[in-house]
Amino acid sequence: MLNQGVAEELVLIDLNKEKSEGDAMDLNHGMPFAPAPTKIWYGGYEECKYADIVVICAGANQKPGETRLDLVEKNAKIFKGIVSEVMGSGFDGIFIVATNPVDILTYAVWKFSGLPKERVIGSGTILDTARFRFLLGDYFNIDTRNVHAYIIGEHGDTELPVWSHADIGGKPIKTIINEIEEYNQADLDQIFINVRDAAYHIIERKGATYYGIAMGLVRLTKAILQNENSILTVSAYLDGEYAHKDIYIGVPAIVNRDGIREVLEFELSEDEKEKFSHSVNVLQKIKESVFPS
Ligand SMILES: NC(=O)C1=CN([C@@H]2O[C@H](COP(=O)(O)OP(=O)(O)OC[C@H]3O[C@@H](n4cnc5c(N)ncnc54)[C@H](O)[C@@H]3O)[C@@H](O)[C@H]2O)C=CC1
Ligand SMILES: CC(=O)C(=O)O
Repeated sequence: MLNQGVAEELVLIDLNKEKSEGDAMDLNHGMPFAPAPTKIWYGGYEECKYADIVVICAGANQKPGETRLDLVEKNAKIFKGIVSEVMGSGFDGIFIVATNPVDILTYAVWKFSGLPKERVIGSGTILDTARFRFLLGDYFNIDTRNVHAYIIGEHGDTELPVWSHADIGGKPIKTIINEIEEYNQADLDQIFINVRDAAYHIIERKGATYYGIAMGLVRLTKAILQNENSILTVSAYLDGEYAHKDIYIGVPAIVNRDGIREVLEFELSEDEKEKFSHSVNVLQKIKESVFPS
């Protein structure tokens, strides 16, 4: 946030006050090198009252071998406390949720806060889509920013690539692999597996992932604060879109100053529809265990 000069003010809140105090000091010492001044301090939940956005990334993370869904019980409990404190401050802005399992916890924030669904957004598959675009750019030797491809579904093991809407320079990736001999579907399948399992690979090596998601969250924050109407794959509430209801899950959505303006409905292939439904069903089961209907 500081490096990109996105916000005028940034307050850090953590159960571990010393850590947030230390982080605030450390970040402030980088201010002379930032593109714009940002007022940064650590504080309590009362600071949320006038905030435009509250980003929740507190809670337990995966240990090597743990799935995101394994964290649900612990983090849902933590979230009840956090959201009640934030709402108690008089906060009336937009929530962004990053803590895992992000789709379930975004639903939890929506339920606990009572805010309209448009104003509760999960990071969803924003990071998975970024990983996908990076790896495809690397494979085809094209600037990743010119790769248009999406990962949708759970931010986790049941996510899926939308090959039917993946293109580079206006050409479908499916056409490119048919036209150029050195490219093939087996390599693309492996790219998707590397995307899906990226967090496991990074956690095995360094214990946690943080740079990629931080840049994804900044991207989302900018889209909101600057009223961009950008299309990002975020965890959004489905109310009939993709033939599913009452679930937060990663889908492309238009994001602006009001939060989620609209969920975009890709015309999925039959195989993609099936995989997406499977992902929804897995999340529905977990959601039911936390919020029985
Ligand atoms: N959505 C995504 O793409 C990603 C999500 N994550 C998720 O973000 C979460 C945090 O991960 P890390 O930053 O690696 O963990 P971390 O352990 O470095 O940071 C978590 C922080 O939460 C604080 N905390 C714990 N309980 C709290 C409470 N009740 N109130 C306030 N603060 C509290 C801790 O003191 C700690 O500073 C995890 O659930 C992780 O899986 C991480 C990377 C990517
Ligand atoms: C930890 C996590 O969710 C990720 O890096 O994708």
